[in-house]
Amino acid sequence: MNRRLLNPDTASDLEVRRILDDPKISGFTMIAGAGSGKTTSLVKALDHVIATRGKKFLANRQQVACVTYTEIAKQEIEGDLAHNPIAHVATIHSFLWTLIEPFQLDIRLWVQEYGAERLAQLESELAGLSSRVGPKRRAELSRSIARLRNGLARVDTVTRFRYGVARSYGEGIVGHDDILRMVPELIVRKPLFTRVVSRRFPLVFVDESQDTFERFVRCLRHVAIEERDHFCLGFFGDPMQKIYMQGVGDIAREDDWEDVQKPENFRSPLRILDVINGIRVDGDNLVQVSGLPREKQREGEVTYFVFPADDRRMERLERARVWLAANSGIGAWQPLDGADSTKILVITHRMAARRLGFENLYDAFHGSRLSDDFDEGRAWPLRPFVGTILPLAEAARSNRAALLPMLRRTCPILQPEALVGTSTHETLKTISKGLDEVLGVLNTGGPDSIRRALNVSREYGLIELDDRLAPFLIADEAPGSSEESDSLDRAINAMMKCDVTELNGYWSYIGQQSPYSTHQGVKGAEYKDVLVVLDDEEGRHFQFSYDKLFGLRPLSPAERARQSAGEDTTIDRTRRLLYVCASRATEALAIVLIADDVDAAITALNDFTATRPAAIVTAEVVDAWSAAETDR
Ligand SMILES: Nc1ncnc2c1ncn2[C@@H]1O[C@H](COP(=O)(O)OP(=O)(O)OP(=O)(O)O)[C@@H](O)[C@H]1O
Repeated sequence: MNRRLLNPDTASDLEVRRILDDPKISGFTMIAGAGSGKTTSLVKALDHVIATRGKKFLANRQQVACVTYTEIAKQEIEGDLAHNPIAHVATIHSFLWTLIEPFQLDIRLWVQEYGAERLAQLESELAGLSSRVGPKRRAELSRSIARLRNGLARVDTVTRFRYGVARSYGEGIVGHDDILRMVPELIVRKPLFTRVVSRRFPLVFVDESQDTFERFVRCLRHVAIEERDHFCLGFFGDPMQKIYMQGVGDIAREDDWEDVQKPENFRSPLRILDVINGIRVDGDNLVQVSGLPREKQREGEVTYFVFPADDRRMERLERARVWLAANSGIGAWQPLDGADSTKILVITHRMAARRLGFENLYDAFHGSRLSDDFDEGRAWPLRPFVGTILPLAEAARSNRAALLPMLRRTCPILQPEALVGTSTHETLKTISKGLDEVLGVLNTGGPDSIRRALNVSREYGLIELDDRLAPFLIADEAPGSSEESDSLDRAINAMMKCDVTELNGYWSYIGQQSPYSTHQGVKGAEYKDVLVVLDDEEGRHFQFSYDKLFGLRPLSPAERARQSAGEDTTIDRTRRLLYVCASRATEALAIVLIADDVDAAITALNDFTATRPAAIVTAEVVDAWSAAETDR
């Protein structure tokens, strides 16, 4: 049963329905604060289209499209709609790929044209390098040129183009960045594609519009203008929740587009609502009121901590959690149905990696071009573990019934063609022995055990190994050992040397099983109790600084100039990030500020909470309380 559809309609939901039923309106925006129910209204809008036009869409092979920012958001919305096939819910890249995939010839032509352009760019960059540029950069550029030239030479032999994370034209793989460039370009340039969008998807809704790429917004706007009578475009977003640099932020409305207002907040209890309104005061000053009837409104709870930036911050964080559970006036911070309901938000994945014991693995990938992929659990060198070995190990330990179906799907020696002329009994015996050995490696770990686990899995035919990993399987001969090696080779070699037990923490982290998430990773979600850690040093994040937001560190002269020019600064970006984090809690919120100068931080927090006084708990209080508890 879906959850969002059960919420009562608001005036904005009725307004959206009126717009959707009016063929003269080709677009609308619903720009509103956190917890105002934008996604709920979006789901209701999809449901309305399904109810009113579903039959016609089915007959015409049309769908209503809903474009989400993350895979998790996509799954949630699909669940809300009971996976109704009339709604095509997809992330931006996958939506764009759906549009272009049938047009293989256009993809080929685009790849050839863009590839040649890119090649010329790289060649001119290499030729123009000054004599001060070192051999490493030269070698990297030469390699990229050789790879691209080689790929372009083989494009003619590609029978079908596929979509992958990193481009490899010779293999027929168009990359993530290519899709985002190619499809909007074709939609704007070729009337055929403009029509394809409106005929296939007469309505397109975009969730989290503030973080949507400008190019994508531009091409949809083009469709809405050109196909005015056959198309309707709806944007749902909040500029105050823009946390990615490439996001478009505000959406300008065309003349015939409507603006749907949504002034309420249905998520935050009153004290937390005060905090998020307070964060927004220096932004766009939007003030929300609770949308719930008075009898359903709750007070909630907000606690601030200020801890010194020393090497005991992790220990104190743990103590703060225990302190909160013991001292909450509303019974917050308790496990829910036996599971930990607290979400701890950290600025970078490094802090979670340290806490969950996968810091070496983290370091292996950070500094390579796969660092984002690693953070999001999709770095290809780890695919054998994430996709096969770890799920197999989990099934072998706790759900043996799931083992065989999994093996049938993933194990190369169990594939029908491999079984021809072999004894299934012997094959299963080999697999069972292999599994025991891999489990042995996974349990004992030790240096180089990622490499060992891969070797064993390959030896027993448990996995189909990516060719690119093969050179790294023999420790002494692995590429990437010297400083001069390619950063990816170095990353893979460092990964191979890691202890395989580090994957346990990583696995629970990317599967959202751990209480940790990054500040950026919780957009759109909600949790009962949220603890936000504001720690610049842990983050070492150049885009955000809580010290600067709270006036504990001055802006650089360049940033001051940007501020005077009315441009986006670290302070604006950090304010938006804090707004996103603080607005996730449905019951209790704790903000932990880690500062070099604790007294200055307390003064800054006092200023911040001036109109809504709140307790500020210091390290001394938490330490003394903890010591007293231990003595008890
Ligand atoms: N009309 C309503 N009545 C009661 N509760 C509602 C209503 N609309 C939404 N909610 C609840 O409010 C919470 C926030 O809703 P939703 O996630 O749709 O908001 P949002 O604006 O998309 O949030 P955000 O931008 O902060 O991610 C959810 O728990 C949802 O169930």
